Amino acid sequence: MSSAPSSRPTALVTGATAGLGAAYARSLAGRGFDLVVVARDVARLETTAATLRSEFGVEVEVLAADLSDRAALERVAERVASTRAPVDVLVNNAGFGLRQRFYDGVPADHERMFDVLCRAVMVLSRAATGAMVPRGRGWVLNVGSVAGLVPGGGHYSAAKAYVIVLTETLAGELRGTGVKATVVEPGYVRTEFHARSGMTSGGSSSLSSRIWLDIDDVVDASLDDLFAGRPVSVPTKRWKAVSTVLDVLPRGLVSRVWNGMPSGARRRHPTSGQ
Ligand SMILES: NC(=O)C1=CN([C@@H]2O[C@H](COP(=O)(O)OP(=O)(O)OC[C@H]3O[C@@H](n4cnc5c(N)ncnc54)[C@H](OP(=O)(O)O)[C@@H]3O)[C@@H](O)[C@H]2O)C=CC1
Ligand SMILES: N[C@@H](C=O)C(=O)O
Repeated sequence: MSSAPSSRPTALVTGATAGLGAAYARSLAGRGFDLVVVARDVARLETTAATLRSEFGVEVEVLAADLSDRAALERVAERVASTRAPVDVLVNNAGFGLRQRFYDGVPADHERMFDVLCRAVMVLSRAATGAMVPRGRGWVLNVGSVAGLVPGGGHYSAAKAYVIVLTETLAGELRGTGVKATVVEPGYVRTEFHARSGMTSGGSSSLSSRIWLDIDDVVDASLDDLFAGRPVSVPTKRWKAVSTVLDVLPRGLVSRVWNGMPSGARRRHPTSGQ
């Protein structure tokens, strides 16, 4: 005998096994969502799912996929667009950094970055909103970065700028449909991101403690902004101030200051990408 379908709404989170994605999955489970968790490492996905089921009593589906692989991405898009088991909330979170320059970096690495940070976000946002608009309800949260406001943070900054503009455009198109899209622009969060990218994530000086964000603050603020229908979310007053300054300063000036920094200083700054 098959069990009765859950009456809970469903959220799909990409990159749900570590860092921000794991925190989004936990927070959404705590808010009463069933989950679909997506990442590449199957064992880690199964552990994540088991923990969420036992701690929150929600249903968790595991969907292993490398989002840089077009066939795997298509499987995730089909799940996102399902009418049989609708996805109410999509969190496009999976991502990584590259400590390489663009012009002489490894071309395949940069193509993978484009595929995961841009193409997957575009394909899944389209699949989700195409299914949500006819239902008149749904939420898409895309994870950008303050790095997307900086002309000079390598290919990573360019990719996050794409995510920011795509989501703001989408939020405008969705006005009046009942479906909402939000881009979150976090500053620095201690996750596996910097180690995986071969970057330092800084020490624990008083400066770094002011710069680094608490992961749950980022997740809670951005989910609150998503459900309140705000198109852009910049968690914490401190980083809102940084983002406002970056928005109002002439772009050429930000670029000159950033690119004029000694390369050693830029290397210590995680967005430098080189
Ligand atoms: N940490 C920070 O300071 C900031 C991070 N961000 C953004 O937040 C998002 C999450 O990063 P963060 O939590 O820090 O990073 P983590 O490295 O901690 O987690 C990355 C997650 O993405 C998954 N992932 C990576 N590549 C792929 C892929 N090709 N296909 C499917 N899943 C993949 C990983 O799982 P697996 O390896 O199993 O696939 C993992 O679950 C990213 O988009 C990042 O750019 C934005 C601003 C600041
Ligand atoms: N802001 C972070 C990622 O987006 C970083 O650059 O470390």
